[in-house]
Amino acid sequence: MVSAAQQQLHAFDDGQALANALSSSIADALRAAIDTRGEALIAVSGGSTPKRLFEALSHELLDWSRVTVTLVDERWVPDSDERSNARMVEALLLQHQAADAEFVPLYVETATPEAGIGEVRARVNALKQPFDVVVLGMGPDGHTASFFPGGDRLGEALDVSNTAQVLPMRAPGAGEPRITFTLRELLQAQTLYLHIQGDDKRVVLDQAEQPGSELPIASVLRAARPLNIYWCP
Ligand SMILES: O=C1O[C@H](COP(=O)(O)O)[C@@H](O)[C@H](O)[C@H]1O
Repeated sequence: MVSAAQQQLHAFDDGQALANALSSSIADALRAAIDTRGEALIAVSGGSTPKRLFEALSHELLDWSRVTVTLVDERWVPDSDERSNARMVEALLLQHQAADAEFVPLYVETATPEAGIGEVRARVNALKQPFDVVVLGMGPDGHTASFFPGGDRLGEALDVSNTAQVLPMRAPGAGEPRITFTLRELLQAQTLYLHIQGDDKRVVLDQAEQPGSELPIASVLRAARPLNIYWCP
């Protein structure tokens, strides 16, 4: 059952207003982490939605040299490929003030994520987890991170008793093979955001909030923890 008390919906008139507000909130969370433990760790989503957010975040004044950035998931393509989530982070987030941040990509140059998973695990193990900030997105099919409907390892990825930090994922709607942090890892974030845009996605979110929904995003909504939802039409 979804616990509405654990969710806070922040609605905005347009994508720029949302990006500015979300960027400011994330920057506050990163500053708090730096104040508390001297560094901060953030995992961001890919896809098309975060472009304005990354632009805004890249101008936030904070000690980015103490910030490590990674992705919640990645498409198994090199960063020369337009589909690469890392490519977008490098182009739009790791610039301006944020140019000093350290970036830990999830892709390695192997033919498949299964062949590269050892190296990805080593990189992820070296991160000082848990995350201070996780920013999830959501596709129109209700996927988040690379938790796709029909994914070959969806059950494992959503199983919060599974201690794997990252998993390969293949799914009919995914385009290419993926690598994804597991739900357990993402839910440990100190501050968890869901960033979505569009009336169509709001409808999907409403569907996911129905009891018994099998949409992957429903697993995030059902988790008993604060979730900050940022939405605009
Ligand atoms: O493939 C992906 O899609 C989702 C949603 O992307 P959007 O284009 O609908 O914003 C994204 O959250 C995820 O990180 C990405 O790999």
